[in-house]
Amino acid sequence: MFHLRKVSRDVARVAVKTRRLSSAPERSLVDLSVDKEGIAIVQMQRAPVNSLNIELMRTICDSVSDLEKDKCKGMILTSASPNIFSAGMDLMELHNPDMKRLEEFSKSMFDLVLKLFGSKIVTTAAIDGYSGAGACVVALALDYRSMTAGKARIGLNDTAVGIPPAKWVADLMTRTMGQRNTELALTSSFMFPAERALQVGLVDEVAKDKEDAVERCKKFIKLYDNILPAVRTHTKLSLRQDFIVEFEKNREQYLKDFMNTITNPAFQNGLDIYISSLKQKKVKAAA
Ligand SMILES: CC/C=C\CC/C=C/CC(=O)SCCNC(=O)CCNC(=O)[C@H](O)C(C)(C)COP(=O)(O)OP(=O)(O)OC[C@H]1O[C@@H](n2cnc3c(N)ncnc32)[C@H](O)[C@@H]1OP(=O)(O)O
Repeated sequence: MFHLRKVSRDVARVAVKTRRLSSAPERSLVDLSVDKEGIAIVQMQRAPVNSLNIELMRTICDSVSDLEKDKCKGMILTSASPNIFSAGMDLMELHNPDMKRLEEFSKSMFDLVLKLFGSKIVTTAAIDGYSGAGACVVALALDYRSMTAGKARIGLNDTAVGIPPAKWVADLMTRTMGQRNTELALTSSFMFPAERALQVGLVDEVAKDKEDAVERCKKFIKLYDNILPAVRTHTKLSLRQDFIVEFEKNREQYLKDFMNTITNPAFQNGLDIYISSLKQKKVKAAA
């Protein structure tokens, strides 16, 4: 009983704080709202495809930190773009990059993954549309994923883009869907429709539309209503500590590997072709 009273006081505080945060200009890449039960919706709104550049990754990271400070009950990551959760890493950040910015980009990517994976609050994603590569990694770092049936696809198509998935990326996927499914998914760059994603454990539930996906996330978050938040967090982090410790230990090496992959001339040539094919697709569709 004492615990419930404490939570509702915290909820009131969150509601005031987040109204202020949402209107802050630096937060315009996400829309952040918190309901009266203390469940936050972090809606990515970097048009047209929520590609993950430094600023969007930092904004999501900072938003989660604020929600943790405010003892929010949980958060739902979602998207304002119709049919697209996120197109993954911003390819323009990787194309002929400035070295200093590329290093900042890599750091922001690592910070985001560690923040989400090790978050004290319950983290979920309502995936209503395309969720490729980096976006799939973001979803995998959360506690729970619901995804809409239909045209939406999710997967780690890194090899199709010419990026060999890093060990930590493979580890993250293996924890969720096992060795065999991960091996097949990573080598083939397969993009899973929701029902197939559910079969391999890449998502937890299939929803009929975005509203239903959000509702399912809320229901998942509320499953923890009768568990003390500190006990839940302690249990979650003790089960995830091996990944976090390994990541921190190898962080410098992961950074070097990523920088080497991206700056490799063969990768840059492949990326030229990949980006041109994306633009061509648009020209053909318009013709
Ligand atoms: C936190 C990260 C952690 C770990 C990282 C692990 C490694 C990750 C590697 C990556 O993430 S690489 C990125 C992989 N993503 C893709 O391959 C997606 C490519 N995009 C598409 O397949 C399609 O654009 C789409 C299915 C997302 C959307 O299709 P559609 O609705 O038909 O829109 P358009 O194709 O016309 O795209 C609109 C516009 O957006 C540009 N764009 C698309 N994707 C990206 C992107 N990833 N980065 C930057 N820009 C992107 C596209 O070129 C169009 O631009 P215009 O200037 O022509 O309007």
